[in-house]
Amino acid sequence: MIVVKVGGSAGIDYDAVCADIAARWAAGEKLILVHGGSGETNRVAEALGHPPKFVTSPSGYTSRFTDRQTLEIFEMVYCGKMNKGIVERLQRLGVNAVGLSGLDGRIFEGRHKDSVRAVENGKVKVLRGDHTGTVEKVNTGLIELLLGAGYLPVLTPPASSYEGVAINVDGDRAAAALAVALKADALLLLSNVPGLLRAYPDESSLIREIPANDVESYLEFAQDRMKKKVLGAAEAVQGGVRRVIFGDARAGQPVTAALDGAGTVVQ
Ligand SMILES: Nc1ncnc2c1ncn2[C@@H]1O[C@H](COP(=O)(O)OP(=O)(O)OP(=O)(O)O)[C@@H](O)[C@H]1O
Repeated sequence: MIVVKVGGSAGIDYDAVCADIAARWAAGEKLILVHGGSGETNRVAEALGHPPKFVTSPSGYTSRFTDRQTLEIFEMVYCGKMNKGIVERLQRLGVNAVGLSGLDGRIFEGRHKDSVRAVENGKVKVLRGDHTGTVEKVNTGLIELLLGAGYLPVLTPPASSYEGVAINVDGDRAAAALAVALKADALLLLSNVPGLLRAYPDESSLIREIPANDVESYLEFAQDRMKKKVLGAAEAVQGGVRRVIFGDARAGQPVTAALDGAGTVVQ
């Protein structure tokens, strides 16, 4: 079993990702696709007059401040446009894909964090009304049902809180939790960069390998949102996933290339 997470940043070639997945699926490989949608969410939020707000925690992690209106825009884009766009591509390629959010069947479950500590103008502030959280539990029943019946699940945030409230969760870490829960052989985190770069944005500074017992020390090379990917990779390998690969989803055969060792391999 392979868990593929494809991001939502500008430049990702979803046709290439879906064609590669369809070919591997047809050859009998079991896989699950998780996707993001941050770039398109930012554009739609601007267009709807509710621009995105990103906050940075005192420890340096950046996240989207998700008030109720932002959550609704987030769902429109992630569960609507992005999810159905991917499912449609796969269906056209002959794959019986089913698109679901983490809320459906509580696939992704976690604690709702209503407030976030954010650094603004050098001061730490507490912002309330946030609909975010972290996936703490993956309920695999529905996924196993789908896989067993020959469907390819296409999953996306949000997750469900323990109270049944939709929460925005990081897609990379959700995919990592899923890979651990399913005892996946590999987790691919595909985005619009060749992998983890030592000197971002210099693409020639690609880090080719990260030892599984030392992932956290590579956090220093990741800026803002890339930090969550490194954290997700650490969680996956600590949870027993043998291989995590940060790969390039901009062209070619992104899944095959990553499994063949292109990108940054954590093992
Ligand atoms: N050291 C680094 N190496 C590579 N990319 C980096 C690094 N530091 C920061 N980045 C940024 O991280 C981004 C990838 O993370 P991001 O979460 O934005 O992507 P995504 O997974 O495609 O999106 P989504 O949140 O929609 O799933 C890259 O586009 C790049 O701008």
